[in-house]
Amino acid sequence: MTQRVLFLPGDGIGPDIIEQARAVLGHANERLSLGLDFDEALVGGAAIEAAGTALPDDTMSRAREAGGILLGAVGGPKWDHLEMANRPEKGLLGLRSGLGLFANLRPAFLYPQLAEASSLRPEVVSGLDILIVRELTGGIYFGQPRGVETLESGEREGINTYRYNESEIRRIGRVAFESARQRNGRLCSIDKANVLEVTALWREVMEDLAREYPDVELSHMYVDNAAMQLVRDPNQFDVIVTGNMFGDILSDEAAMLTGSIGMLPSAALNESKQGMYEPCHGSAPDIAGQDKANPLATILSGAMMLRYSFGMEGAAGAIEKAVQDVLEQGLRTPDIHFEGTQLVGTRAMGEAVLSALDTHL
Ligand SMILES: NC(=O)C1=CN([C@@H]2O[C@H](COP(=O)(O)OP(=O)(O)OC[C@H]3O[C@@H](n4cnc5c(N)ncnc54)[C@H](O)[C@@H]3O)[C@@H](O)[C@H]2O)C=CC1
Ligand SMILES: CC(C)CC(=O)C(=O)O
Ligand SMILES: [Mg+2]
Repeated sequence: MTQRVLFLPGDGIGPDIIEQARAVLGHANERLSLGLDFDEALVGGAAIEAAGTALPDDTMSRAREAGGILLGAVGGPKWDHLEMANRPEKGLLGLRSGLGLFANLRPAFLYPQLAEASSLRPEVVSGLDILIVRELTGGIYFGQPRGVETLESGEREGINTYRYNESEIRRIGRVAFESARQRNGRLCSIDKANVLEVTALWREVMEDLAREYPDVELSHMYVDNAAMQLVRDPNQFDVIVTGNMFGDILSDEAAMLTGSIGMLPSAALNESKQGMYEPCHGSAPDIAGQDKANPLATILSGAMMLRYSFGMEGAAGAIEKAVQDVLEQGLRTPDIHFEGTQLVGTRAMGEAVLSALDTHL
C-alpha cells in the first residue's frame, strides 16, 4: 500500500533540514520498499510570498490527503505579523487546528554521547528520558476573544483568552496516561492551579482520569516550580502533561538538557493518529542557508512519523540507531560541538546519517 508523505519545508533553516530528512527517508524507502510516496507544499513565509497566505488551500488539501506530514519550521521577522502568520486559522496554527492535531509528543532524550553538550552537568542529566505531552490545539494560543482594542480613553488593550473545556483536557490527559502506562507509570501534570481557574479545572480532570489508571502515579506541579525543577533535577520527571503555552516553553527548556534545541523531535497527532512531525525549534533566521543548522531533530521527527503514522517500527528504529552512530563517530554541528569532536555542517551531518543507515537496514 502506498503512503503519502507531505514535506513542508517552510522558512529559514526549514529547507536546509528538510532536505536532509527527505534524503534519509528516501533512502530507507528505497532500501526497504516502504511504499512511501513523497509530496511537497508551501507553508509560512514561503507561502505568503508565493500565494499571499501562510496556509494556502492547496497546502491544506494536500495535508488532509497525506498519511504523514514532515514540517521544517515557519516564520521570520518579515512574516511574524499575527494577521498574516500566527492566527489560529492561518499558518502553522491553522494546520494544527485544521487537522485536529491536539496531542503533541515531545521526547527529550539525552544521547549519552551528548552529555557534555548539555546545559547541565553530566551527572545531573545522565539517563535523561522525558516525554512532554503538550496540548496543541487549545489554550491561550487559540482562545477567543483575542485582539487589540482601543478603549474609550484612547489607550489600546491587548486581549488573549485562556480557555480549556473538560473534553479537551480529558482527551490530552488520556494520551498522557496511556503514554505513562507504556513507560514507567509516572505522570506529572503541570499547571498554575493556584492562580488560573482554567488550570484548576485541568487539575480536577486529571485527578478524575487518574481513577481509571490506578497503575499510573499522578503528581501535580506548578509551572514556575517545574521550570526550576527541570534544571535542578530533570530525572525526577518521566511523562509530563501540560497545556499549549506551558508545553511550548518547557519543551524548549528541556531541549537544552539534551544538548540543543536541534535535537528535539516531535509528533502532533489527531484522533485517527494522522500526524504532523516537526523539530521543536523555529526557523532560526540567524543561521539559515549557512549549512550550520542541526538536522537531527528533523531526521528523528521523520523516524517518529514512520513509527506513529505508518507503524514502520523497524525503519524508525534504524534511523534512530543511525543518528546514535554519527554521534558516536564524534560528528557535531556547531550547536552540539565541544572539544574533541568533529565540527560538520548540516549537509555532512545528514549524509553521515544516510551512510550509517545502511548498516541498520
Ligand atoms: N515550529 C515552528 O515552525 C516554530 C517557528 N518559530 C519561528 O521561528 C522564528 C525564529 O524564532 P526564535 O524565537 O529565534 O526560535 P528558533 O528556535 O528559531 O531559534 C532559537 C535559537 O536556536 C537556534 N536553533 C534553532 N534551531 C536550530 C538547529 N536546528 N540547529 C542549530 N541551532 C538552532 C537558533 O539559531 C537561535 O539561536 C520566528 O519567526 C518564530 O515565530 C519559532 C518556534 C517554532
Ligand atoms: C507557533 C508557535 C506556537 C510554534 C512553537 O513555538 C512551537 O510549536 O514550539
Ligand atoms: Mg516553541
